[in-house]
Amino acid sequence: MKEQVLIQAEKKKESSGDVLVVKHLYKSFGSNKVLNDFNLTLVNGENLVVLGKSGSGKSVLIKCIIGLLMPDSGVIELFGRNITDLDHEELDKVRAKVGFLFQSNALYDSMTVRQNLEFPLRRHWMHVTQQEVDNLVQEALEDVGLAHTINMMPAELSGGMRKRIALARTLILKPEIILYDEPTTGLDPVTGKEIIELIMTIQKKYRSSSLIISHDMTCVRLAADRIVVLINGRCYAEGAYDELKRSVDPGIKQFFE
Ligand SMILES: Nc1ncnc2c1ncn2[C@@H]1O[C@H](COP(=O)(O)OP(=O)(O)OP(=O)(O)O)[C@@H](O)[C@H]1O
Repeated sequence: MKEQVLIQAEKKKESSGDVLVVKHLYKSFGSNKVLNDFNLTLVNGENLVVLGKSGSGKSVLIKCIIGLLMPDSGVIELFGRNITDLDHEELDKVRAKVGFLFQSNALYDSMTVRQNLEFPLRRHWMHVTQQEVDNLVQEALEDVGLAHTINMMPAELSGGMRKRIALARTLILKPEIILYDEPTTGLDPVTGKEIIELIMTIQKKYRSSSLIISHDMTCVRLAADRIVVLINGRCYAEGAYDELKRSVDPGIKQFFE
């Protein structure tokens, strides 16, 4: 009974509260203090952008969240659970609810689009049938408007198409949080805008939460419900696009000029 109440409380937390909380995060490389008491909260259903100049530590932050880098200290809570307290199995379960879109897309060049999309399904959902795999691949490709590319190789696709396929591969596991590493980098402005619009459409369909790291101000303006400005390893300021745009603080103004 007590367990059931706890499970219900956990579910309520997941559906209404903070899905990701980063507290007092520190990460240095030698004398280079990249994250220096960084804090952030991602609320369920929101699109949060971390805005920072090149080299400010945005990728380091995202790598700490997905476990590719170990922070020196601090807390990272996903769905109310401190990830450093979890054993392997529990961590895998929590991580399965978090999707990551790599800046480089990280598609397998020797695999077709279908095989690229099947890969995470086979790895994480071992009991899924071939029919279910086919349906999920089809749905994910339709979500990104590229169902006709199913048998193509990544090299046959444009940069924007590869980004869409990478997004489809992220979506296929129905993540509750999606982390985007510079989703418009390397794309022309029109294609970049299309990718942002697609991200917004998908977020509405799946009611997921997004953490987007970027320094592309068009991306920030279109995507952000809220912005966290990362300067000197800390959350220097936070607010909506229009609020921050009005700021007279030189540290913030530099992004909007
Ligand atoms: N594995 C590493 N070893 C040593 N230093 C690192 C490592 N990863 C990142 N850094 C350093 O951390 C700092 C922040 O790098 P990071 O890649 O997070 O910047 P960024 O804000 O994502 O930049 P960009 O927008 O150019 O991608 C840089 O000074 C970088 O040299």
